[in-house]
Amino acid sequence: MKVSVFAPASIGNVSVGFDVLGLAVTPVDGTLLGDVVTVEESQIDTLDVVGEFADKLPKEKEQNIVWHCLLLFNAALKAQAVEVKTVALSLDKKMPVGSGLGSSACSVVAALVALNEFYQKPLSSEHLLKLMGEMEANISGSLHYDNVAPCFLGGLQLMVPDEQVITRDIPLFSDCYYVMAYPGITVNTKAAREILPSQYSREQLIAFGQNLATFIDASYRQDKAMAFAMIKDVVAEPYRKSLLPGFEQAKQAVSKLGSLAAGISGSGPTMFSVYETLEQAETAATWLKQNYLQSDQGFVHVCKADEVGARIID
Ligand SMILES: Nc1ncnc2c1ncn2[C@@H]1O[C@H](COP(=O)(O)OP(=O)(O)OP(=O)(O)O)[C@@H](O)[C@H]1O
Ligand SMILES: N[C@@H](CCO)C(=O)O
Repeated sequence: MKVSVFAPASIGNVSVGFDVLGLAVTPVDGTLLGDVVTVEESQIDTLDVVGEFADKLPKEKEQNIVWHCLLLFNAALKAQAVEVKTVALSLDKKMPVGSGLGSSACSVVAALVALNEFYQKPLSSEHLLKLMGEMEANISGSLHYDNVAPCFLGGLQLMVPDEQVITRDIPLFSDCYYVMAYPGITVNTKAAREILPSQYSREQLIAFGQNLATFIDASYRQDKAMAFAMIKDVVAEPYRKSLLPGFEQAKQAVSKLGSLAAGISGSGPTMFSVYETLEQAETAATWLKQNYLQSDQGFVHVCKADEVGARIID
């Protein structure tokens, strides 16, 4: 038995829902923007890391979060009295680390889903999602599901404060194009959280609640203009944009090129922007390639919402 699982990139926060909203995305040209984990039976437990961004990860397998996923998954199997096998794991690291694209979430989700498939699904989806949250909390220092939930389940996910539910699928705008521009520099999620204020004013609190509630209402009514007018980040962007060279200029430029909204994807440095037509998205992508990239590791992808989430691939 050999199983390979792909887990897609995601936009954490979607600007309007800090830590509580996330959207999975997939390039329109068929590029696999995400990580792939393969599991097969073996004499001993091993982890092989390949792919474009493999050299950006710690060399020792014990430092790799896919290895931590194996240990966590095995403990969950033992708790259910399921016999644990030894496995060869392979991670195809296609996602840049510290990119704001949910790179660690991609590895966590691909690993846990692949292991669960390998064992023919001993753990429920709810149990898997909790393990994914636990992994993300260890990595970033606080429990937030806004990357792992959309990466696992696909679509636009709203985290709810109920441990039995965790996340709700929100209607998305499936005809929109999302341009993801990764400038090729790294922003560590933990560090990007530490620069945020520990307290916000009443004015900021009201703006946050009103924007998010209006966005969710407009999403249910499929009112695109109202929904994207609410993509305003009062929690993180004002403080994090100083970490992102050229972000403000790029936001203004894509607005002139017809973007419905733009913001920081997750904790950055990737910028996302939203368009009604493919032509507008491609024009903005060209501008961003020429002006927003900071190194030759950077890239720009025109995407749509990924409505599937983690999936088995050949
Ligand atoms: N398979 C892995 N994928 C990603 N990061 C890993 C992996 N294994 C170990 N790490 C380490 O975990 C940390 C992840 O850091 P960070 O949370 O900033 O990245 P990220 O989740 O990729 O960010 P983002 O969500 O913004 O894309 C890094 O120190 C990285 O070296
Ligand atoms: N909600 C998290 C996402 C990290 O990708 C943050 O913005 O810190």
